[in-house]
Amino acid sequence: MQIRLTVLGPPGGPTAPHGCDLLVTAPPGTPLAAISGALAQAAQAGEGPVVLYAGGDRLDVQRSLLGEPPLIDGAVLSLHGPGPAPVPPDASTRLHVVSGPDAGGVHLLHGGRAGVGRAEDADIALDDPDVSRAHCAVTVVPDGRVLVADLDSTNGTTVDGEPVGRESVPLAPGALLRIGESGLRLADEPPPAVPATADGEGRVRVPTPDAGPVVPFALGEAAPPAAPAPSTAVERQPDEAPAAPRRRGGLGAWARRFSAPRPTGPATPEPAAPPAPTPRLPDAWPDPAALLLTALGPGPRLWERAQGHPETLTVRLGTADRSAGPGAGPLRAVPVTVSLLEAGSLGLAGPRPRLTGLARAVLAQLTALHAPDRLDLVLVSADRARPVETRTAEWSWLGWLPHVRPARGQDCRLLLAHDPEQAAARTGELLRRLDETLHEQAARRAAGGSVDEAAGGPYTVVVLDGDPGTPELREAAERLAAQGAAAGIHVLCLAETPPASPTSPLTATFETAAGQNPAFRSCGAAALLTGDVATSLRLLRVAGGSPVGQGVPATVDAVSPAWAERFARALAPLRPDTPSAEPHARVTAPLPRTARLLDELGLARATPASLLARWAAAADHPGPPLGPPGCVQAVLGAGRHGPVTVDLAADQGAHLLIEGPPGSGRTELLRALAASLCAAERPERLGLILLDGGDTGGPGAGEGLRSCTELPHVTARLGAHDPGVMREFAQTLAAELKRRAELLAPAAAPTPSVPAPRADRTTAIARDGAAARPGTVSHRALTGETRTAPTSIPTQQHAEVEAPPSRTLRLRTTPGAASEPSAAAPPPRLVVLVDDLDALLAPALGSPGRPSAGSVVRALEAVARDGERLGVHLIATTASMERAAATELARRALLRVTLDTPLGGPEDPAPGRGTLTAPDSELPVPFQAGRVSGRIPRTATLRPTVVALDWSRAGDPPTRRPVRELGNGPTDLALLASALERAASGGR
Ligand SMILES: Nc1ncnc2c1ncn2[C@@H]1O[C@H](COP(=O)(O)OP(=O)(O)OP(=O)(O)O)[C@@H](O)[C@H]1O
Repeated sequence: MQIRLTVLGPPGGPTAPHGCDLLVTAPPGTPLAAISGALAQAAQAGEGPVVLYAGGDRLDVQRSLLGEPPLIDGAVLSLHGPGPAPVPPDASTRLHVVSGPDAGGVHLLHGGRAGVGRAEDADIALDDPDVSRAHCAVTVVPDGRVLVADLDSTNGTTVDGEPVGRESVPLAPGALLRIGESGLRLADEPPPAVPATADGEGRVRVPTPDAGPVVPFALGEAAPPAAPAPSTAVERQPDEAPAAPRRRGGLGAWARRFSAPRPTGPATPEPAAPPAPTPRLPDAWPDPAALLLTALGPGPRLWERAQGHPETLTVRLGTADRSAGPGAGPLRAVPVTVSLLEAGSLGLAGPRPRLTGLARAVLAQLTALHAPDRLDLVLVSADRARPVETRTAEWSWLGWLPHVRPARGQDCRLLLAHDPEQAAARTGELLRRLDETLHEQAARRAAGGSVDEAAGGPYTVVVLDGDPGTPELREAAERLAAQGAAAGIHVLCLAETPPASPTSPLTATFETAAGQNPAFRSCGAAALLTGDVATSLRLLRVAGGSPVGQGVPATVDAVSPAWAERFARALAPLRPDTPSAEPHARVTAPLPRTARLLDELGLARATPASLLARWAAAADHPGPPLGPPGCVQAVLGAGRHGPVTVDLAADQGAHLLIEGPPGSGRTELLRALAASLCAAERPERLGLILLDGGDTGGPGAGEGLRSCTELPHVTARLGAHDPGVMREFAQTLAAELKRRAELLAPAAAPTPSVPAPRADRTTAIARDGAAARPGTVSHRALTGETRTAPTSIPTQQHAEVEAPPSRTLRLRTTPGAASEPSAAAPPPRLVVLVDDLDALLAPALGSPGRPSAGSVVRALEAVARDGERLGVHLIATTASMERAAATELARRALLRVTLDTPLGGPEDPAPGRGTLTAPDSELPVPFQAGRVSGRIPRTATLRPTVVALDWSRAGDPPTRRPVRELGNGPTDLALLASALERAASGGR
């Protein structure tokens, strides 16, 4: 488990006031005491006992467990004294700063008078240049009412447009208090928090709305027009009331007050009749204060924009007062919005502090309202005009968001690029995705199909801050901004410019922005900050690389760095608790040099509980089209879009043939297949038989699959060196096929064509004292060995993994099964894994197994021919297809793997690089086979570590730091086998 924490050192200490960001790696449930010394050291807290606080609460270092709240991702701990307490979202009287250049504040009114102003020591301080240092006073009187009075401010105070003097006037809930360019409102009842479940591993699962179109209840709104013109939000003139209801965005906001919170249920084809309006309605575009509370709660609006939501990727940039038509009063602080779906990409330009404040407000909306499995964020901030330290500090808040995790296979720790290499890697991934999508769309069009561009996401928003630095990157950025929307990629281009003003008109500012950020011209819309203090903006449509018209004016919505940090930390541990939390189609990423099978399986810490959950899920799956029930799915390794999987029970091929030259990783791939088959299905429903072919070639030859005998599903392993055992195996396998043929299709099925062995012969080979029955085969009889656990497994586990001496390992029943299945029960699936088929097809002259190789090959050919309907599968390796080509297996194995010759250089791929060809895939699928014989990496062990987080390096590929394995510790295979054994015996 890894969690990221910030530790605040003692006041005045070397790390105060920001503290240090740390990455803690530890098994879940480790007491805080195990790392408290390391935390104090990292924060340079000096000598003495370590006392830690989370917010105002002192932590008991023995009882507080890492991974459990409050010690979850994004937590802030303070040493030696209480830290800042989080805002209790349920405080009753709250004043929200809902708009303006320092929006997002949530202020608790405890009774009495609170001064509001620009002064830093004001009770409610606002960084708004148009607000006086002491601007107004808000007082909660004993009867609970709230009053407001102006304090002789320069620019005055209004409530719903009415000027307020020195005399106090009531401030009603919902009324808009305006000072300077800021809007404040008394908040309603706090929204209820959604049920969130801590997973004990530093994350918190929250329910999200189901996918599917969400139809809002819109008052007086007709059916939306089918295809709104791009960026219609920016075409209307400021005082023009919206003529017709529109589907999304822009000045139609006023008409879109929802009469109820958005329904979160499944898609509703017809809009339901609107329920009776209530006085206060949630906005379609929540203000920054509402966003903060949504993150802190987490509130019910978290990640509300599920697939099909009409406001998907629509953001508000600010607010403006609008005329509501003749005779009606003005509409105040109406959100001015833009839809990235319509604009494609969006440019933002202005002086840096305000520009980043606006960008933070935009990104907070996107990440609070879209779940990380629907939207990811990529930051490219590689502009060498500013020092890397400044850029990293400015954007480090983004690092806490779950949306910058590389959940779609990107080759980095976080999607943050601060140098040209990182930027090239990120833009390269995105361009590959764009090219693939355009290629697919062209192919579909050519085939006469329809193309719904980037329908439904997932989406990527790329924050491109300034010049990316090199000609190649500039070209990539321009292309992504211009065409990316076709693949769900939208660029937010930031350019630092002076504010537009009478001396620097809009077009001049636009040209300056385009000179600074090459992608600016390719955006479909741009917001330019205007005015002396850049608290206003103009939202313009961009066509043909130039702004169109005068645009729509608005007062900017911006949030402070501290606000963004707090918001992002609140989101840090949250994950969607839905099946769609599974990664969506991944971006195309280069194959890793090596892959760890357990990581590809999603079983980094193989535990009996996680395996039992998988087995239970397999039982719930619909049965395979042919043969007995049972899941025969295996992960081969890492592909470009995620793990590469084969399913032997699906109708894409029941058998798999692996071809590769010596040293290409064939044996390791067989081990990986054996391990992942076992992880997918319980031993009662799946058995494995291992056949080690090669018996010549020095020490270790013919022993490659021995380590897999620890897997509880393995019912037999034999080597190709004992002719007697080989013959017996062939007969037993043939008998099993015959038995299955009778059991599964007594009337129709032809009997397998290998001569069935005599029953007494089969009985005779079960020599280990257990009840011998026809159709059984003894592991010990076949191999002449007793299974032993590897010496590296702790002694206490020996008893759990070691086979009892009297155990009979059979083809058709499972060791450790509670009861024998009845004769009529469907047999378990059986997979025969053969390493080095060539040694059986053409045994070497001096090979001891040579006399019996033919009978084994015939039995395997019978499996190849009849196994699909009988639930028996074959996976075999060969060095050369030439030799195997004439066999039944080669004819019947529709699934093929071809492994490359390893090149051996330090930067070259490890053995195990190859392609999978399946009948249902047009092109071979490249993959890097998952390694399972490697030692368990340190991160999965018990020793907790604390290291400082370096945000500037978060965009590097994780492979640059080689995974350190435990020198002589247990292997991943042993770890998995032990967990499987415990899961098989009831999860103990
Ligand atoms: N997926 C993999 N990742 C990393 N290393 C691997 C992988 N597969 C194999 N190797 C390493 O490559 C070497 C050869 O692997 P393996 O024995 O599986 O190859 P092979 O094709 O069976 O060759 P041979 O039959 O000649 O032994 C071993 O040292 C193994 O550890």
